[in-house]
Amino acid sequence: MKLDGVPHRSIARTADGAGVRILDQRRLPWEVVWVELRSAEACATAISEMWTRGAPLLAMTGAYGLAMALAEDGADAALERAHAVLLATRPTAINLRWALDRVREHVLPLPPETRGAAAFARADALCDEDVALNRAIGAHGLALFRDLHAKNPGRPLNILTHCNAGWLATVDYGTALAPIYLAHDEGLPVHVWVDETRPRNQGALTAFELASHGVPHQLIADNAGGLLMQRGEVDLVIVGTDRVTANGDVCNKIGTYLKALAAHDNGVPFYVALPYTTIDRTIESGDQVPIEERAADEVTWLTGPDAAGTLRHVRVTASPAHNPAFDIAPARLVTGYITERGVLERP
Ligand SMILES: CSC[C@H]1O[C@H](OP(=O)(O)O)[C@H](O)[C@@H]1O
Repeated sequence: MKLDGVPHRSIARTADGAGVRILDQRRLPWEVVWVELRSAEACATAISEMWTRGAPLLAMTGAYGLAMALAEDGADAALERAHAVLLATRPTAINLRWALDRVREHVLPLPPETRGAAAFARADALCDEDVALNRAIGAHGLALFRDLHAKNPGRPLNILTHCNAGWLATVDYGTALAPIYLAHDEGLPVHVWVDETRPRNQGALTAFELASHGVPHQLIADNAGGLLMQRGEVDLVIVGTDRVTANGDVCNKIGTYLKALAAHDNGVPFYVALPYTTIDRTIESGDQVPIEERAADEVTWLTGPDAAGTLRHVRVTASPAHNPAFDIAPARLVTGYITERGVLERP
């Protein structure tokens, strides 16, 4: 997507091809800072500390991290060590394991000295595939939006989304935001209610993306969505996901389950946008998905610019805090799954 009119992907190879360039999302939306990662350890840190985040983007960062490790040492032991270190960074998004396994299976039959270049090429291909998948998700979601907008053609389609599943969570286009961009670009009027998404406030990333693309939106407190749905001010909810299990249960950012409940209670369609790389058919239901527990400080501290524009960290309470980062929306609450293959009742 474009930043100041210049097209960018959220991850790309460095000029010398030996590393990758990513946006440091801890500093967005206040500062646009690109950083270079040049080792598996640097990629692992960037993932675990959420410099870079979002299920598909984690996957690509991990894939390139594995390639960097293999460029240094192509031996089986080095491969397994780097795979384990990168896999351990964040447990919930299945995409990370999926991508690391794709790179590993690609290079295992190769001579160790050729594995680094082959892994980089495989990671490049996975990134290109992610972009194509997201464009297809966008197209199928757009067709759905056209149908929903036809019910009330005299006003914008009101869409609520939770967290950030835009181009900042993927290589480009996003999943949940992809159809929103395409709808806006073709002139289908949309308005987006953007959940702030405490505690990491990924809603600010979504608002940054939508503002950059000129899409009408308003940031709302996470707890406001239910009232808006009761008032008929939400035509659909659309979210991304970090893992969908075999029975269609949806693991996504904490708070998603509550939105799905409110949507179900108010007859509001609840859609999940995802590529096939986010489906985990090895586990049957959501209760088996490992839910990441993150640091309590993410709940008890806030970060943002002061009036002079200097980034400050302020403490909101001295109390202890509990910080589960994801929850499970059961399949019974999901209206449909917007995939690269179409809008499906079950993934
Ligand atoms: C397109 S998947 C985005 C997905 O990832 C986010 O998690 P995090 O920001 O912690 O990486 C969130 O669950 C989004 O829905």
